[in-house]
Amino acid sequence: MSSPEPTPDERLDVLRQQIDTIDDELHDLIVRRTELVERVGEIKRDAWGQVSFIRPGREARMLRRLNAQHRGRFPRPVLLRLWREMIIGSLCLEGPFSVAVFDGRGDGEFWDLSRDHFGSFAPMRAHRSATEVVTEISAGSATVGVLPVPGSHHANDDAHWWRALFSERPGTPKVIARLPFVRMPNSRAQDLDGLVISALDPEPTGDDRSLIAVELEGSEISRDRLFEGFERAGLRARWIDSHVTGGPANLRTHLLEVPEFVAADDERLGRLRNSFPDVAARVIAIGGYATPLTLDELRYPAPPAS
Ligand SMILES: O=C(O)C(=O)C[C@]1(C(=O)O)C=C[C@@H](O)C=C1
Repeated sequence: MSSPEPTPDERLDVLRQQIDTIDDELHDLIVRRTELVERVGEIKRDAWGQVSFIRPGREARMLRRLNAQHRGRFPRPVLLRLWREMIIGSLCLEGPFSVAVFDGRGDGEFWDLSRDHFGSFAPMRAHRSATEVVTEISAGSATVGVLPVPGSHHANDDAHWWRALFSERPGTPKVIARLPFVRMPNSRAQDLDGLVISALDPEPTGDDRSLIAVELEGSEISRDRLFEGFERAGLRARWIDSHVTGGPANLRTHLLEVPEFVAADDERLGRLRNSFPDVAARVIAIGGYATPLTLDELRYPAPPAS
């Protein structure tokens, strides 16, 4: 006599037992991963007496790798959000970590953007001005600062905050990441973009953008001549923002972005400086970021039709 068909409750029990086993394995792996991260933190502290443990380049490479190997129906934004929580939870064990967030309009949009990236555990503080955020990072009272992308309609009167990064003084904050790296489907503002600054040098990840600021003094030069100067130096640039101080020296600072990694000592920066012989030019790479994942890379299967 054949055994009766299992009831829906019995079938659910079998599946839930398997889910419990997987959850236990996942939990065990998280505990083991944490032990390894603690050793990573010890090495960094012993070798460099590190005050900042975050490695944005490593994080970007990890997320790209994990996203590329994903399969099945689990939504990619959720998968990557889990990884972000895991990474930042781990980072907070290595040493102090905190986030200063620009919230000029008091609407919490940058807070959301920051929390999607830096997770629900890291201490975060909102600031009404971009200058305050830059000051927090320069003073070492926060590890990373989140600010509007210059030139975007979200930036307010201190939209040119990036000029505070135009300095070769050691410890000057640099741009180290762009948010969102993974655009979350339910973020309040779908068109919001931010830059992350920190007292750290950005690292190449294999797919990067760099921000280069050029300060010019003396006779006016057109935007086309600016682009030509970049081309002559071997750099393909996109204009982001400009600031005119004016005065007797007619000081202008321009911010441009190039689609590759450019280190602070890249010899093309010297060539760029010499590309404007009739004006005094200063050129500084103010940082860069790993190119965020595109919406195509984040596509996931639609839920079943009801
Ligand atoms: O690889 C490191 O350097 C780590 O500190 C580990 C880890 C991680 O959890 O994987 C945590 C924080 C870093 O920003 C990058 C990665």
